[in-house]
Amino acid sequence: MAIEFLKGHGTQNDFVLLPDPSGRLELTPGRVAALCDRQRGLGADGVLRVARAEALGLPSAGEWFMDYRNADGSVAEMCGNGMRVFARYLVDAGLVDGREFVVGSRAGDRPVVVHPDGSVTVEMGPAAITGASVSIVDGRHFSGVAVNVGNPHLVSIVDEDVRELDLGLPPRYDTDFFPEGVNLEFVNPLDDGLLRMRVYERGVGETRSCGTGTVAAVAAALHQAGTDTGESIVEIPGGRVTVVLRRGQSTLTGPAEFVARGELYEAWWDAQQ
Ligand SMILES: N[C@@H](CCC[C@H](N)C(=O)O)C(=O)O
Repeated sequence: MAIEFLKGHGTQNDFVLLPDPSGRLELTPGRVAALCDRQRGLGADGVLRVARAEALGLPSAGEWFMDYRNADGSVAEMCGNGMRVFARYLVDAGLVDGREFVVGSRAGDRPVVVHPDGSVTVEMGPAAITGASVSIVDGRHFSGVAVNVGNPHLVSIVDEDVRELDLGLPPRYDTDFFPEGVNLEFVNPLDDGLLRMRVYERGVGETRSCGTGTVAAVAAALHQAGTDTGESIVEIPGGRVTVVLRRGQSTLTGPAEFVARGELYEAWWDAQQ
């Protein structure tokens, strides 16, 4: 059986898409990790399996379900950048009618709008403040705001330039507070509401962008300013996205790009566990 793939990214958070409408692929953690490996595989921060919700037996009001996996093979509830790429794929491949539809995710259904220029807006649901905790980078402690955007985040708004932080080694965090792991964001507020952010993702490492992380960053910055409503552009190493928070809901708007499509070698796929 030929296994088609596409390679795409959203603000350089990159993904291998596996079109698998009837959910037939045996997508083991080992195969995901091998696909995402930048030496022995295609290389990516994660895998997006494009399957019908019904075929996976997962609940959604929409026809299609984003089955997202991190580069280490772990399953995560939600991926904001991945959702934009996934939605654009559905439109470009003619798998949906129109440009506004709902995509299922493990964090719940996500309404999306694919704009004529190829950028995508995702309704990301609530960004819930769940407390406060601390991350440790290179021996230094950074206090942060815990935010759940379907997946867990700890956002530290820091005085020093985030571009100077050494994220070469995994930062530490309180595993009692985050027993399922956490995505760690480091943020500088700039002029005019612009935020600069770096991120160390659960199950991946440092990435050039994290959509759910940008929503968490804006929610944390607003929380520290005593509000839950506002709009920011977030600058990440891979580009810029726009986040809006209103009445307990959030939206994420940004680009979605494709760079390649092809077929996996069956022998390679079969050799992965
Ligand atoms: N890059 C994603 C988030 C992917 C999931 C994350 N690593 C987790 O384990 O929660 C995004 O764009 O949101």
